Amino acid sequence: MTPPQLVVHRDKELMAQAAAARLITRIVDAQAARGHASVVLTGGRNGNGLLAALAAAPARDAVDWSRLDLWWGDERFLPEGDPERNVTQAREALLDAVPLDPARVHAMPASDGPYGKDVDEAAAAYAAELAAAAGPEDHGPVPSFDVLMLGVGPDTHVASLFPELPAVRETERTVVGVHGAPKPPPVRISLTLPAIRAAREVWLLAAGEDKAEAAAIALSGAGEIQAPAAGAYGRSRTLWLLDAAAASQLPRALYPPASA
Ligand SMILES: O=C(O)[C@H](O)[C@@H](O)[C@H](O)[C@H](O)COP(=O)(O)O
Repeated sequence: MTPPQLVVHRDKELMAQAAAARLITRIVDAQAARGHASVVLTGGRNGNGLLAALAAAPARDAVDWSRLDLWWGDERFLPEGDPERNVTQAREALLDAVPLDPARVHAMPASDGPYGKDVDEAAAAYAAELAAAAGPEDHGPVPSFDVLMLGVGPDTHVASLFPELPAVRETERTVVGVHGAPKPPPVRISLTLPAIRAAREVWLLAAGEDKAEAAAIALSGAGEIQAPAAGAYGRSRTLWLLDAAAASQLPRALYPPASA
């Protein structure tokens, strides 16, 4: 497990801009080193705020968008084009504005897609798509994503892994169907913790006072079944990107108040 590093920004706008700049650099570096890059997107306001900031950043043209694979950490199991789908929101925030290769945009299945209403089958199909994209160098059924981003919920959920529900206990499968999620809609698809941990870098995004308790709990040694965010870490880096409000309840040892 890579111990979490913390970066605290003044407010959520600055956090989104700084994270967007960081993501551009990371993608450009990966493309320079390996010719391509892979990023896992998150749903939620913080993730979409980052994508919107990226869309507005002049440096976005430094990315070779045609050599970028995009995956999702979770999806709300709704019909194609539904405004509440994470992919719909990501398209609006950024994806429609950049020259991506459609074959490299790996959206999770919709509830009116080839698997119909069967979310478990849809999840299995996404697991198969990930496995097909993994190479021998990945040592497992999931590619070693360059960056995997996760919004953090006020109850410490990440992706659609909610405290105590079966999905957060999954140790074998890489993608699961989620039933009865406390955040609407109740039916979702999610990467599991083992899949998340295949990423080189995991970035957790938390802004606002309603995230302060969740950040404090997850960063204070809580177990991952009770606090899923505590189980989200990358192979080489785990980075918490916070605004000052979300950092306001962190233990002093992690984030001394004087540095706020
Ligand atoms: O589909 C979703 O709802 C998510 O992926 C979810 O895990 C989200 O990232 C968090 O709930 C944080 O959301 P906010 O950034 O909006 O607080």
